[in-house]
Amino acid sequence: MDGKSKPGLPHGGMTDTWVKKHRLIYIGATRHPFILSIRDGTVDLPAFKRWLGQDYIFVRAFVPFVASVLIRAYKKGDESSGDMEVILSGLGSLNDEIAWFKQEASKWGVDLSQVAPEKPTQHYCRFLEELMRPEVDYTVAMAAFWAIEAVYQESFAHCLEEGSKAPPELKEACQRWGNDGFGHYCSSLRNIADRLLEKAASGSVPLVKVSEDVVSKAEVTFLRVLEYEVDFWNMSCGTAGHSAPKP
Ligand SMILES: Cc1ncc(CN)c(N)n1
Repeated sequence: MDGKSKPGLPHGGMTDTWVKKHRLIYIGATRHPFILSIRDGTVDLPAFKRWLGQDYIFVRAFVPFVASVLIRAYKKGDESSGDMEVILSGLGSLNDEIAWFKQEASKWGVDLSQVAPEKPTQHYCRFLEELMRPEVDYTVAMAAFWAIEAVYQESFAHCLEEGSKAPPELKEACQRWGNDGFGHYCSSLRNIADRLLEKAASGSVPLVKVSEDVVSKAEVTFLRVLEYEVDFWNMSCGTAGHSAPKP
């Protein structure tokens, strides 16, 4: 994305401010050379297969993370917010995603049982585990959840936009995350994150410090997601190991 809001997407929220403020890294994650190579049809197939195997490992680790977000939503006890329904639908689509990876792997001759996690995958999965710790606020976890899904949605939607020369055999992968339904789901996640962030930012006076902490922690978490996503794409391209070390 170019940092501008798109029609139908929320704007004016905290996430919008972040996307604009951190535009360069956001574009780095959503317009990575790996994605551009799918879009222009020059993608290296071994790179695609590497991505497939590593992403399968990531998605399996992502499921318990999303389940932990669901538990936090439940514990908030705000039934009228509808958060649980949105998160549950996400868990449902992850179930389909895992089935799709298995099917796609057999199509490309990738034996998923033989794929070992590479360093960027290990680091990203460890980060998800950190986010599952009880001390992590629901707002922070939700911001991460939105950012993780949004990077894939924006990346693969770009592979479907006008002028795409994506190979027909990769179109299904692009559709999986680039379709409008997934776009609406990401908008719902973003709305939840914005609502929680707004609430945290306008916390009652004695809690101002705590609330500010939550908002700044959420922003740092958003940035870390973008870095992990870039590392993940780099690994897929075979250019891993060129990014800055994480704190
Ligand atoms: C690394 C990564 N980021 C996000 C997604 C989208 N669920 C994914 N499958 N893989």
